[in-house]
Amino acid sequence: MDPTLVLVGRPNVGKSTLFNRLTRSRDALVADMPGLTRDRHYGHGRGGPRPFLVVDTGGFEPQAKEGIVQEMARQAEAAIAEADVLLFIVDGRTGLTPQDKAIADRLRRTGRPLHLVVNKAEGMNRSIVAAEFHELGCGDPLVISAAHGDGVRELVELALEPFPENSAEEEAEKGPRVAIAGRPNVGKSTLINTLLGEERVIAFDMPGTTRDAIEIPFERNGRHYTLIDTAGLRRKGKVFEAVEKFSVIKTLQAVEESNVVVLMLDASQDISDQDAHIAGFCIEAGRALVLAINKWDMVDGYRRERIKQDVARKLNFLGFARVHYISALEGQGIGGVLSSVDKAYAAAMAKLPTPKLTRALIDAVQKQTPPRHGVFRPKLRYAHQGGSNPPIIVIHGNALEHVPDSYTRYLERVFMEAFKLQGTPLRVQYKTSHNPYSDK
Ligand SMILES: Nc1nc2c(ncn2[C@@H]2O[C@H](COP(=O)(O)OP(=O)(O)OP(=O)(O)O)[C@@H](O)[C@H]2O)c(=O)[nH]1
Ligand SMILES: Nc1nc2c(ncn2[C@@H]2O[C@H](COP(=O)(O)OP(=O)(O)OP(=O)(O)O)[C@@H](O)[C@H]2O)c(=O)[nH]1
Repeated sequence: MDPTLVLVGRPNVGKSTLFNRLTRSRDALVADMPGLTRDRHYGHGRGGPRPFLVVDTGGFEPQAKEGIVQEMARQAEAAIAEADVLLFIVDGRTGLTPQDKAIADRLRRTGRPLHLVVNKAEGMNRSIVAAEFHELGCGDPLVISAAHGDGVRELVELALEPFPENSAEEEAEKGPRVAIAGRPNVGKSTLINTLLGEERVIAFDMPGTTRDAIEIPFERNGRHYTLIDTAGLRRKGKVFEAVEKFSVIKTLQAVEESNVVVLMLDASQDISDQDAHIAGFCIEAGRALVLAINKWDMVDGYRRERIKQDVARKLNFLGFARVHYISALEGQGIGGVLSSVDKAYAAAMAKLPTPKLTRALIDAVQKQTPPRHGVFRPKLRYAHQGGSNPPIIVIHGNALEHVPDSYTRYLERVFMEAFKLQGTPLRVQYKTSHNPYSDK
C-alpha cells in the first residue's frame, strides 16, 4: 500500500507549490487529455524512492467554527486521520506565528509521524531560518524551497524512509487485482456483495490494525481475482459492509494497488466533478478501466439516453474503456463486467515484442509522416516496450522532442489497434539519440 503524505499548514505558506512539485513528475507522464479535470488536492507522487500519495489540506484553520472554512477543516481532519506522514509547512520568511503554534499542538496530539518543513528558504542560511521553529516541538525543522526545489528530494526520502517498496511481484498468479471505485452511493457495496455472494470467496485474513488494504480473493468460472477494498469492508454474517463512508484516500490507494479499476457511475444522477476526479485518478495511475453504469433497472429510456450522452461528453478521455450498463442490486450485467476486467487486464499486461512494435511504427510513419517543425523533421526509428500496466512504448529516433501531441495520439491509436489493447491507457515516450553521425 502506497504511503500518504498529508500537507498541513496555515494559508499561504506554500502548500500548493509543494504539492505541485511533488506530483509534477507524475503529471508529465499524463498526456494532455482533453476534458480531464484534475483534483488539486489529491495527487500521485513519484520521483522519491517509491510511489506515494500526496494530499494538500488547503488552508488549515483548527479554530474555525462554521461555514465553508469549517467544512474544509473537516476534510483536513479526515486527511490527517488517514495520513501515514504529516508534513507541517511553515513560512521561513514570515517566521513563527501564533497560528503555527496552534496547528503544531493539534498535529502533535495525533501521534502520527510528523515532519516540520520550513519553506521559502532559498538563498537563506538554513540553520538561522530553522532556529526559531524549534520551539514548536515538532523535531528538527527541514529547510526547503518548494518554489526552487531545494531540499525537496531529501524531504521525500526522509518522509518515506519507514515505508520500503513492496517486495517483488509474487502476486502475478492471483489474477487481476480489481478496485471498485465510485462516489458515495453509486452502489459499490451492493456490487461487491453481489460479486462475492455469487462467487466463492476464498478464505482471507481480516486485518486488525494493519494499514494494509483489505484484499478479498475470489473465484469465478475457475478464474482468480483479488478485490481491493476502497472503504474498509467488514464481514457481517453473509454480507460485507463498509466500515467507513466514502474515503478519497482509500480510493486513491486502492486504485494505485489495483491492476484494473471498475469505475461505477449512477445512471440516475448526472456525472459530477467527483466522478470526473475519480476517473482522473485512474488515468493518472495509468490503470486499466471498465466503466459500470449502475442502477440501470431504475431509469427510463430518457435518462438512459441522457447518461450515455453525459459519459461521452464529460468522460471522453475514458474512450479506451469498455462500458457496461448494470444493476448491482438485481445482479444484471455482472458477468460482462468481469469479462471486460479479464480483457482489460490482458491488455494492460500484454507483452509487446520489439519487432512487431517496430513494424507497426514503421507502417504508421509510412501512412502518415510526422510534420516538419522548422528545420527539424522528427525521425522515428524503432520501438520497444518500456513497461506494463499501463503499457509504455518507448520510441527511439532523432528530433523526437518536435513530435506534436496530435501525432502521439495517432501513434497511440495505431498501437492500440495493432495489439488489440482495449481497456487500458497506453503511454508513448520518446528517446532521442544524439548520434552525431545520424542523418540530419
Ligand atoms: N520565495 C518563495 N515563495 C514561495 C515558495 N513556495 C511558495 N511560495 C509563494 O508563496 C505564496 C503562497 O503559495 P501557495 O503554494 O499558494 O501557498 P498555500 O499554502 O497553498 O496557500 P493556500 O492555498 O492559501 O493554503 C505564493 O505566492 C507562492 O509563489 C518558496 O519556496 N519560496
Ligand atoms: N435500483 C437500484 N438501486 C441500487 C443499485 N445498486 C445500489 N443501489 C442502491 O443504492 C444505494 C447505495 O448503494 P451502496 O452499495 O451502499 O453504495 P456505495 O457506493 O457502497 O456507497 P458508499 O458506501 O456511501 O460509498 C442503496 O440504497 C442501494 O440499495 C441498483 O443496481 N439498482
